[in-house]
Amino acid sequence: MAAAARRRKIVAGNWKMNKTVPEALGLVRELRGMVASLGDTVEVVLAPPFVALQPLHIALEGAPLQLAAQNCHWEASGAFTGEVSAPMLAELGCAYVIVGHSERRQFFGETDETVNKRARAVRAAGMTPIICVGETLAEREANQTLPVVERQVRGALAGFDAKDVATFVLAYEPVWAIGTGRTATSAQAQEVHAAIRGLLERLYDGETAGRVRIQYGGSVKPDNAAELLGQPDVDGALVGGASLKAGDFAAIVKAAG
Ligand SMILES: O=C[C@H](O)COP(=O)(O)O
Repeated sequence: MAAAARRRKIVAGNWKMNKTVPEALGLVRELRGMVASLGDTVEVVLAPPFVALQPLHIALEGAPLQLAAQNCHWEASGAFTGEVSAPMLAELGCAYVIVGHSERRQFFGETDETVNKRARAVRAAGMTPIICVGETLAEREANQTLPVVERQVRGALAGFDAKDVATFVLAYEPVWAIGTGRTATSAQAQEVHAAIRGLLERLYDGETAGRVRIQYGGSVKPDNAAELLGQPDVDGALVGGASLKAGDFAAIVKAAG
């Protein structure tokens, strides 16, 4: 059994391709006050589009809010038009980088191998990857949820040692629940989270498995957050649509606290 570690909850807002810089600054102004009273109980992370990272880095000085990027390339520099590297993101104050989001896998050809390369680059630049995994509806209906998620986790973590992995964040996001309003039940989420933790224990050890934080993502809203976040292996949420409204995101953060 994985050691019963006390894992600090982590709630991240993935803004995807939303919010101009002025809009991003406005949202953060609203959020700052709303999450100020939470203290250390929940780690709160914002993942705006690349162009808003620098202005938010400045605006968030002293605030209990961390920054994440939504993706990065695996090379540090070079002829890769349109790409952004991990060291560039570290310099902008990012603590985390989301890698392997299903939208990247679906629309931009992301594979388990490139997810692994990106995660390595993130770690090498001193940041923490938030590694997304999750099955499609067809895979769930074919009873392939656990094998698919296991393949994605193994692929993303290939070559990492326990010391690194213990600090990583995984996000289980069933593709059929993303942006659809159709969330996994808390039992469905807990089943997959427990399976991921079991896999981590087999790949590494109980101590490591007990430390890795596993977020749930997919139509998390203020009215379902407490139930999902109350599951023993659900250590936070990766929130899309509801993170674009300060009140909704703050309510989800509070549900985690
Ligand atoms: O990264 C976030 C997820 O894709 C969830 O998005 P959603 O909350 O809009 O379903």
